[in-house]
Amino acid sequence: MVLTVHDVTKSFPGAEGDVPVLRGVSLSLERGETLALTGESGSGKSTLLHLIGGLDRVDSGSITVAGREITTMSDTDRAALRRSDVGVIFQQFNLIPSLTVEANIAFQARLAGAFDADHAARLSKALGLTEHLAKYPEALSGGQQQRVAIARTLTARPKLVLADEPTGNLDEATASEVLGQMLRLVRETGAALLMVTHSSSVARRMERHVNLSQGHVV
Ligand SMILES: Nc1ncnc2c1ncn2[C@@H]1O[C@H](COP(=O)(O)OP(=O)(O)OP(=O)(O)O)[C@@H](O)[C@H]1O
Repeated sequence: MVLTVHDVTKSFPGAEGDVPVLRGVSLSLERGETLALTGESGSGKSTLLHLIGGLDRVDSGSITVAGREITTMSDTDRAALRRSDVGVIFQQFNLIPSLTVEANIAFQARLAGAFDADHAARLSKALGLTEHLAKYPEALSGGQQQRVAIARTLTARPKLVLADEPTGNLDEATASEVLGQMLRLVRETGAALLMVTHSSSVARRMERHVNLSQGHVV
């Protein structure tokens, strides 16, 4: 299993005491699997993604990423695991404006000490970015920038990809094309993908689908 979430709870402080957001969430993902996570606004999707990404801590329960329990790890160890095994793709592309497309694509893999120029070139080609490598992000369209973000994440060969509405900023046709490329490449690289989405048409293109409701996965 690439990801195991077991009985995770998380509350946030509110005006009248703690407000439970996750009340015992469990799910798991195998290598190469794609899972859509849906749920109403405020149901806790981003909270769950942050916990899995090690950006916040659970109140109780356990989360194992690539065979390692992250809930009891030190911040330094979690940061190292995040660099080496976890990739994130958000609605905002978060590219570095002062770096070329090529340097943006290499960035994460270099941080993880796992840069492979051939792999980066293959992914750039598959995403139609070869002719844009020397440009800066501002010269690219939204769809092209999101392809750069996808290439940057996958170049680092993550075992687990966490995505939060990655095509939410794109028009429908571009979103559909970028999603198709992303799903194909995720499968090819053998990564597992957990994607938060509000769109049922996006969710249908993933192998599995879970819904977060009242703090539980259904
Ligand atoms: N750091 C925080 N402090 C206090 N409350 C928080 C914090 N983060 C999230 N919450 C609360 O937890 C609940 C779940 O938020 P979360 O962002 O996970 O929902 P979501 O399902 O991702 O929503 P959306 O689809 O609108 O992005 C909300 O009620 C939110 O106000």
